[in-house]
Amino acid sequence: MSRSKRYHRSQPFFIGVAGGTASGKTTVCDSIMQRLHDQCVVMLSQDSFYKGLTKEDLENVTSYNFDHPDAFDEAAMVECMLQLRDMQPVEVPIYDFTQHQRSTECRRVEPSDVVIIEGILVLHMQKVLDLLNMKVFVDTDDDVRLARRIQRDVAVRGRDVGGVIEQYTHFVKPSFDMYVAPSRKHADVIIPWVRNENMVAIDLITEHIRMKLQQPDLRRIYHNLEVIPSNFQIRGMHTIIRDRQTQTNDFVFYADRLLRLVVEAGLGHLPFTERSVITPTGEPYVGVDFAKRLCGVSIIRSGESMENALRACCQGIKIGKILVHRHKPCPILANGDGPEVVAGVGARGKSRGNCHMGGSIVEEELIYEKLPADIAERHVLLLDPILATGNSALRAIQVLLEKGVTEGKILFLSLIAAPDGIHKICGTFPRVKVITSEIDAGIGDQFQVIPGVGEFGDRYFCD
Ligand SMILES: O=P(O)(O)OC[C@H]1O[C@H](OP(=O)(O)OP(=O)(O)O)[C@H](O)[C@@H]1O
Ligand SMILES: O=c1cc[nH]c(=O)[nH]1
Repeated sequence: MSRSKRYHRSQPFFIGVAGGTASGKTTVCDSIMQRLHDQCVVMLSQDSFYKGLTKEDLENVTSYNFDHPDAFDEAAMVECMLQLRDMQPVEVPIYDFTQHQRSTECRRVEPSDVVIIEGILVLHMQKVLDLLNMKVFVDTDDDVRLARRIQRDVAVRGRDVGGVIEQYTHFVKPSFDMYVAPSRKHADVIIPWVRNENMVAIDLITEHIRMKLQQPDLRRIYHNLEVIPSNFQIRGMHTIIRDRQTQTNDFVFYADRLLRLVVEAGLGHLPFTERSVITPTGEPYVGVDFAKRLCGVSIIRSGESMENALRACCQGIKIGKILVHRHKPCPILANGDGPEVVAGVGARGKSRGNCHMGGSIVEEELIYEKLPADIAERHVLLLDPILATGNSALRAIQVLLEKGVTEGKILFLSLIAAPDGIHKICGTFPRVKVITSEIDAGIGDQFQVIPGVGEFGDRYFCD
């Protein structure tokens, strides 16, 4: 087996486009696709995932609610999205609107940099929503939509006007009010779609997508991830701390310099208030005031290496501590017996994952915490230089949440992060801001970051 088990791979940028019937979703998607002609873009329609009607349904087709979430095969849709997320081609069903059945043929969709998914309920279906990187709602006047719907269903889907209006009144409108309109609250962008266009909105959306596509993959996916901008100084310092020949005093010196940069970047995400001062020239300077209610929390032991950097930036800041216990890797016994779990705190080679013990999963355990009594009222800078599997950080964040700290007030600061840990923390806590200085390739068999720095705590604290 290779030394590094899991590397992060590229993933597409998923855009969901929702809105009421005949709101102009397809036109919006086509316009985005045209603008991104130099990128690899594919489109999925929620309509492809209509469930085929049963014989009984077909007998009472006028009573069938095609606008209800149950009319769609959400699981199949999510499965397609997951395959595309894994950069696998998918076979997308083809739905025949005249027969209300899935065709026996499928449409093959190749993996792509951008996947656009349109449909009335894409912002209503939670599992779909969870996979979207950008959510758009097309907002079109109800009368305009009804007029377009009549035109389309008569011309393209072989329906009569009376039937279309009947269906609209009984099903389309109530479902819009019940499911589609409320899903607007999940949108990142609401496009007022007037006279069948809003090119300013389309330009803004495509610019945003282009910007995201230029970013390294994980930042494209997680809005709550920041990697501090690199330069040759930063690369040089990383080169020194990663070199196994580097002695402790140099390791500490350059790690401290990098940690200070990460802490400064983290502080930059705190809220501020406006403050004006008069400079010695007698002229006003309109500036800002730092956030007041802060505290640091270090994850023992390595996180304590970041306390000096935080104190240097924020004089007198309160710093709490959390110690979580991880389990050693489950040894595969030579006689083939089941895994044994050995508990150890701060020991080398311990597992960063949840460990199976007697068939059940053992979570990282909280051993010790000492936190400011009023922590729930503070912004918390959670300190740990290495994010590997993310299990330690996950447990520490859970402790903070249990203490009443809200997710949006937690900033997790690390020096080096592995993709596994980023997925775990950014995915589980979308409002926790994660700041790091470099993202490494993966994690190895012993749950060490690859290429990493080895055991940070040993290199920083032990001569
Ligand atoms: O993301 P994870 O897989 O949980 O791994 C990251 C943890 O590993 C390191 O601690 P370590 O176990 O080396 O202990 P130490 O801080 O006492 O050296 C690091 O400081 C994190 O706390
Ligand atoms: O590579 C790693 C992983 C966890 N903790 C470390 O100190 N280093």
